[in-house]
Amino acid sequence: MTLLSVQGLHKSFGGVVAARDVAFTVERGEMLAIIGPNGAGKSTVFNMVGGQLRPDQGRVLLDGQDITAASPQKRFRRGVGRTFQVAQTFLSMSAAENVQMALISCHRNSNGLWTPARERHRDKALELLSQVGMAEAADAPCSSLAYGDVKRVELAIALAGQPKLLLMDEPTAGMAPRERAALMDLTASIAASQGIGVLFTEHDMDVVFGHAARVLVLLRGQIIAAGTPDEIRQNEQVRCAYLGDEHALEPPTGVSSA
Ligand SMILES: Nc1ncnc2c1ncn2[C@@H]1O[C@H](COP(=O)(O)OP(=O)(O)OP(=O)(O)O)[C@@H](O)[C@H]1O
Repeated sequence: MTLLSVQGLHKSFGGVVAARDVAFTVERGEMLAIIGPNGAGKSTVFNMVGGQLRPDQGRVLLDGQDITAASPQKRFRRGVGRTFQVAQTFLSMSAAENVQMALISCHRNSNGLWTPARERHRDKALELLSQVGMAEAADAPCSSLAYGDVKRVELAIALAGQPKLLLMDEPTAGMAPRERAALMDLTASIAASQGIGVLFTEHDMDVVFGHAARVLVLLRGQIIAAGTPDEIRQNEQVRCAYLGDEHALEPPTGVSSA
């Protein structure tokens, strides 16, 4: 069964139509990017999938279940995880404590309440940090970590909720180019091995074309193209949408467009 099915989403703000009849699917293990020029409607669509915005029309189905009216918290419990443009970690706490906090909040009704918070879910937190290549920095405060490493910790935090679908809002914003590729390679490999669908918005075309299996292009609230990175790069309508930024659709360094 399809993991995420978005059907006929529509959203207006006053006279501005931010999303018009938007429909797409995300499969398990798939990385789907939403791109489009500024104001195209990416955040609007993203937030309707995450539950931060209620659509005027249309439906969002996760594993065939209608979650259109569910709050972000309910969606989280059903398996919708999220990372943010600016990493959301507690800087004074260690990487492990940040992940432990996420695990504690995911297991609110489980036993172990008599275990000191510092020890609760520690093994699982270390396992998650190891998945994102951060085991050695487990006890370092997040404030001492490089930004790219903080983003890895944030990924471990998101994985603590055992998401079926991971929403990533500009995952590589603020990162150096090499760190960007590493984070997205890691995300793609975790998504593939754990069958997690990933929906992400991104301005960096190297990240999009280098890491998305499929790309959706929005323009003035409508999907004008959907396809593989190569199909999108060669699409005339998409190239026109990006006129004025003529290098935006060029292949990333080291990735062939053939
Ligand atoms: N809360 C809001 N109130 C009024 N208009 C809004 C609101 N949110 C979005 N819009 C409008 O809806 C349209 C789509 O905005 P949206 O933020 O979804 O685009 P975007 O593709 O994410 O843009 P960007 O790349 O600049 O972040 C824009 O015209 C925007 O001004």
